[in-house]
Amino acid sequence: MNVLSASHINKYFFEPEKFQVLQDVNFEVKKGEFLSIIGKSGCGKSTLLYILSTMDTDYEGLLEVNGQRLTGLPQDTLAAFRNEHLGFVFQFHFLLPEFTVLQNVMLPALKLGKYSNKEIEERAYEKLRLVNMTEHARKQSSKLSGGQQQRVAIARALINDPAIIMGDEPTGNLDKANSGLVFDIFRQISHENGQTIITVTHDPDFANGSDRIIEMSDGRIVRH
Ligand SMILES: Nc1ncnc2c1ncn2[C@@H]1O[C@H](COP(=O)(O)OP(=O)(O)OP(=O)(O)O)[C@@H](O)[C@H]1O
Repeated sequence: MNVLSASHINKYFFEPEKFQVLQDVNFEVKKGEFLSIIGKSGCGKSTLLYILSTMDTDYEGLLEVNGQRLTGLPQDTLAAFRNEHLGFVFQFHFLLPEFTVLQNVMLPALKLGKYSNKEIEERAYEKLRLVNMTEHARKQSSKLSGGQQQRVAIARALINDPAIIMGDEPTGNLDKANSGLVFDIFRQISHENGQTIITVTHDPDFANGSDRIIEMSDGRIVRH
């Protein structure tokens, strides 16, 4: 079953001059697949991920996620869709430094408004267990190491049980050992929970360990 389908995606930038950054990009991603998108700097990976994540709506083509056509939907509908169905892990964790680990992880679920506070706390602990961070739950997030903060960011991305977790260089700021931990968590999420992972990465170990690689060059897919 396809969880994401991108058809004939074209994208242009107009500054400083008109430039086609994505050229007829087509691919599908199956439920539970762990996919890495690779390619030289500037080939359009982040631009593509930004479109797949529904944050950029200024493109040609068609994007479907979870069987729903997302192209053309209004921004507030897309924002609600993202919070419920997509999880994000970036190179920099973007945790709220003054908040505790637990509060950071709970936030997207509080925003969703689907569960009671008690249920949300239980879910947050369940996700923190998955990333082996329960013992740090009551600590202020700024007091953690970079690798620990990234694991908390993954727990936060998982709190609403998203169908797809999107990563933009999730190991880009980590050493080898912490990169390995993040990779293992992603693999577990996809292989055991059936959640789909789509990551842009420059990390060869991470890409080679994933189920499938899409390679881009000059705005096109050249291998998939
Ligand atoms: N807002 C923008 N306006 C104009 N050009 C842009 C804009 N954002 C990105 N670009 C250009 O589009 C191209 C693709 O950028 P993108 O960030 O998608 O590449 P990338 O493959 O993710 O690179 P990296 O691996 O370095 O992150 C680059 O030539 C970049 O300079």
